[in-house]
Amino acid sequence: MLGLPDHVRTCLFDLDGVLTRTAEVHAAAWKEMFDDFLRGRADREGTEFVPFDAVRDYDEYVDGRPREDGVRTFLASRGVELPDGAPGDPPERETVGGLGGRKNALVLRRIREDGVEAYEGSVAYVHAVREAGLRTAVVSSSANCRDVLAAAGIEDLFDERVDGVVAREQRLHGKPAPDTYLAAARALGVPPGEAAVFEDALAGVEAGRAGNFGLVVGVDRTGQAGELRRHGADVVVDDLAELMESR
Ligand SMILES: O=P(O)(O)OC[C@H]1O[C@@H](O)[C@H](O)[C@@H](O)[C@@H]1O
Repeated sequence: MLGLPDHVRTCLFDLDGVLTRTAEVHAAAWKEMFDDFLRGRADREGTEFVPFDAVRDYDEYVDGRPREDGVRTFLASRGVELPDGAPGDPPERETVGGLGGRKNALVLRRIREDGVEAYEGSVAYVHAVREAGLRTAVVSSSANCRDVLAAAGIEDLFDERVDGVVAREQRLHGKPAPDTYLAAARALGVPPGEAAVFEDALAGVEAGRAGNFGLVVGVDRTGQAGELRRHGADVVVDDLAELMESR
């Protein structure tokens, strides 16, 4: 019924791109912020402006990682290093924290204006999982996780939440490290081998593999099934509803 091996007793879901249609909101905001930054830098230095690729750069360097790690990882791919500053740095400050703040303001504006949509297939799947007696958690790098769950009206579907805020408080390493998923499994009282991880990000399936979870399900929203497998997915589906049809 759920397309899961019998030893799986718990399901750990990523948020953006798995439960809610917000990966594209993040990708667009990252592009707007990075392009603005890169254009300014190219103008100042008289070099060529090479825009942020909202598919390739996003998937490889930003998707699934905590905000500041996303800034650092992408800039490193362009040979740029900025001082860390602090997460609350004002947006005009050219620091990792400042750039993260610029991007967050764009995300919040888009969410406020357009709202948040949950994937119907995911919501149906989470309901089915809970009806079957399995416990659930949401495991997201996003510090906006709680608000996004509430805006999508699905906050009551999860027994635990390990998000960007919790990770900072508990000093957990972000994805692709497995720590946030391991913390969720611990909070639910199951060993990793009895938990399934559901992820759309390359960094996320890597975290699932690194944590030796019972099953890593890659959710392919953008035609990157092969990459998801290569980075750690045991199975790949286009939508979670497919898992309910698979037996
Ligand atoms: O900036 P936030 O909301 O804390 O989110 C951090 C990251 O959260 C992840 O869930 C997204 O895949 C990334 O795109 C995002 O950058």
